Amino acid sequence: MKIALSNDHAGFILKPFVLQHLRAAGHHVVDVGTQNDEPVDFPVMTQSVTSLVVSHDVDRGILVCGSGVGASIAANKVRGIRAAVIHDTFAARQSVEHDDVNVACLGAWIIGERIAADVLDAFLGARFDDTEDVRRRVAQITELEADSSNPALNGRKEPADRTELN
Ligand SMILES: O=C(CO)[C@H](O)[C@H](O)[C@H](O)COP(=O)(O)O
Repeated sequence: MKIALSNDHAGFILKPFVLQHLRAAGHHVVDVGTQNDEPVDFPVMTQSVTSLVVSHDVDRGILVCGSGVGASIAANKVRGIRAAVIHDTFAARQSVEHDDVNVACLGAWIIGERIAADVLDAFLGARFDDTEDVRRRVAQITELEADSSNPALNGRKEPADRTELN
């Protein structure tokens, strides 16, 4: 699989292991992350990965920051990206099967090398479960990112329902 990998300074401690593990497993990895622990802002370091994913130059992206959270928030602002913080093998597999996640975000302050290896193996080994239900739900996500004010989504409440909040 072709993979784009990036990290900020907090993720740098885990990145060399991730890179070595993925390459040993036969993946083609483009490392566009920072190569030292000098501070670099995580929203910036996500961009090279997300652009390679949306252009289909790579199959999946991997981001490593301190918690994984900031990187996933930033990546999810990019149209076509479905990013998730993934620290367990169940979520790693299901995030691809059900949600078509294309960018995995890891927190180097939270998980170590062995968990990271298992999580990445599960994430990269999983394939989208191409059934009607999951296709429809992923299409609804795409619709949300295309126009967040679109009321055509299934089950979506109209603005009038906001009166319930008063
Ligand atoms: O975890 C993060 C955001 O969710 C990022 O990895 C940042 O690295 C983290 O916030 C940086 O913190 P620092 O105190 O500036 O190293």
